[in-house]
Amino acid sequence: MQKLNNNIHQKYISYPEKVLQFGEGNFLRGFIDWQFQVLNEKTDFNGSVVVVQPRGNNKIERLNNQDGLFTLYLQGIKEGQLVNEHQVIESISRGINLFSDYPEYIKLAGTEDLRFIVSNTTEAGIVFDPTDKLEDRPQKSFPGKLTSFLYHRFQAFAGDQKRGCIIIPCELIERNGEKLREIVLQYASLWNLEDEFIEWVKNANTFCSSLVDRIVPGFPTDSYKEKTEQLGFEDELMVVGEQYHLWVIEGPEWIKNELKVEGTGLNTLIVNDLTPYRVRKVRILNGAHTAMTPVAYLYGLSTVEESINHEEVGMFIKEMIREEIIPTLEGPKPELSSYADDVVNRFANPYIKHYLMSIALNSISKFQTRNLPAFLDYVEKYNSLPKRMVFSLSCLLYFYKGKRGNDSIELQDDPEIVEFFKTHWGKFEQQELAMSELVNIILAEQRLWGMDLTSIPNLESTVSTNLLTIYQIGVKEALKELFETSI
Ligand SMILES: NC(=O)c1ccc[n+]([C@@H]2O[C@H](COP(=O)([O-])OP(=O)(O)OC[C@H]3O[C@@H](n4cnc5c(N)ncnc54)[C@H](O)[C@@H]3O)[C@@H](O)[C@H]2O)c1
Ligand SMILES: O=P(O)(O)OC[C@@H](O)[C@@H](O)[C@H](O)[C@H](O)CO
Repeated sequence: MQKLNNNIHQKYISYPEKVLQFGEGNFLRGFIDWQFQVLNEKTDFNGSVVVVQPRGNNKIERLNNQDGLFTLYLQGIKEGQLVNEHQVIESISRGINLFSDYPEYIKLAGTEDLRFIVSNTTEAGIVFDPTDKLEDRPQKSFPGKLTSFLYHRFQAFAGDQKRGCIIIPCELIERNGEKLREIVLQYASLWNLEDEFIEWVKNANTFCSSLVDRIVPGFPTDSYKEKTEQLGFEDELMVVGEQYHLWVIEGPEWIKNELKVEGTGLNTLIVNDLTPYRVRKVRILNGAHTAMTPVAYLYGLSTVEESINHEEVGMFIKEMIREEIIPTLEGPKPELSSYADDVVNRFANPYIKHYLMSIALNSISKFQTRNLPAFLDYVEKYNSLPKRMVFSLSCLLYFYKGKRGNDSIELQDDPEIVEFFKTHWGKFEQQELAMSELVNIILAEQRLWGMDLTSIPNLESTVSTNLLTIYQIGVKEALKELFETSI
């Protein structure tokens, strides 16, 4: 069968390259590149996207082999109706491989049309690597690569204030725009770049923090064959996502003149303060994802849809959101409840196979950023423990034992973290540690949680009790007991 490329799908039009995108991952393709496609279709944006890889991999070649084209399936509820639609996204002009084609990258920095820079390099990408140098081709870190790009742009236009960029990172970390700007300035100082450049970075460029929301499970492994037959071509970069989307960009009003989202149907907001949107989304949606994963997976389930539709696990998730997460959030309760209802409906999307094991990646740091803040607020507000979140934490510890029944769980986390759990669960199995000692060691380990969790009153003993129950009778029965004690 033929492969998707310009020969079988002619791009409607070739637009000037206005956007530089760090990252070729599923999310950016299913969300940002789709947004630029909509802007091209519905406004005079008339711009295309150049993609570069934030770290070494060969996915850029795959993108170029398909002339930047890929098929996006958007499946779920739109305006109250179940919708299943797909289209070929044409907004990417090309990828530049920074390892083999760095001069092209420098050339792009000197082009007049370029205006936007977007990124999604996971939570691990916005970091400072002191070993990066200006002369590297390329620098190892994403911010190092970006600083080099901006410096070459500054030089190409002799510091022209009008040639700065609007930089919108999409990584799910707090104040992503500010962090990125800070690190760029750190590189400017490390590399002894001139003060004029530093002023240009600060004044001519606009770093916006942003929050993204769309569930994009990515490549449809289960239905690829069927979809390929329907399409009549192979597409290695096929992406599946839900219909729902929200992009909140914190930035000045004038950005609306350049990103003319109004009237396009895009749920993209340019606001003064994105904090409430971020806290709500991370605690309710990502928090529920992370908290449900060890419970539902150990229960024997494999996808989010199965979990939310499951009588007991589904009830556990909904009650946790309603009774333990929402009460920790500020803002009008009806609005929060309505967002939570939307999230529950999105989890139940029958088209999307979102595997718990994919959400389980780096679960320990996700617990810290997505669950722990709500957990701590709850304890402070009610002076008691949120029992469902505690149960989920107990299941998380059990999940890192690395076994579901007789099957091994393929833990994807920092190797040191995986080793830490392996060692201590091993000692428990060898009867060198009692359950209470094991729990004490794990909860006290600040490298896992960013704090000593044994300082939370009664947490250690409750987790020990839960874990013993799970160890002796399994998660199913333990969950039943939890419901019985909740009545
Ligand atoms: N998939 C979703 O539903 C979704 C939704 C909203 C936000 N996100 C966020 O987007 C991120 C990427 O998700 P995805 O589904 O596109 O994953 P993906 O695996 O398809 O892409 C990951 C991208 O991040 C880059 N990357 C990974 N580690 C990096 C590092 N240490 N430094 C620099 N770059 C690095 C990879 O090169 C790749 O470009 C996730 O961290 C997630 O928080 C995902
Ligand atoms: O992509 P991750 O691994 O950071 O997190 C898993 C999910 O919680 C996440 O992808 C959500 O689906 C997404 O954040 C929805 O906007």
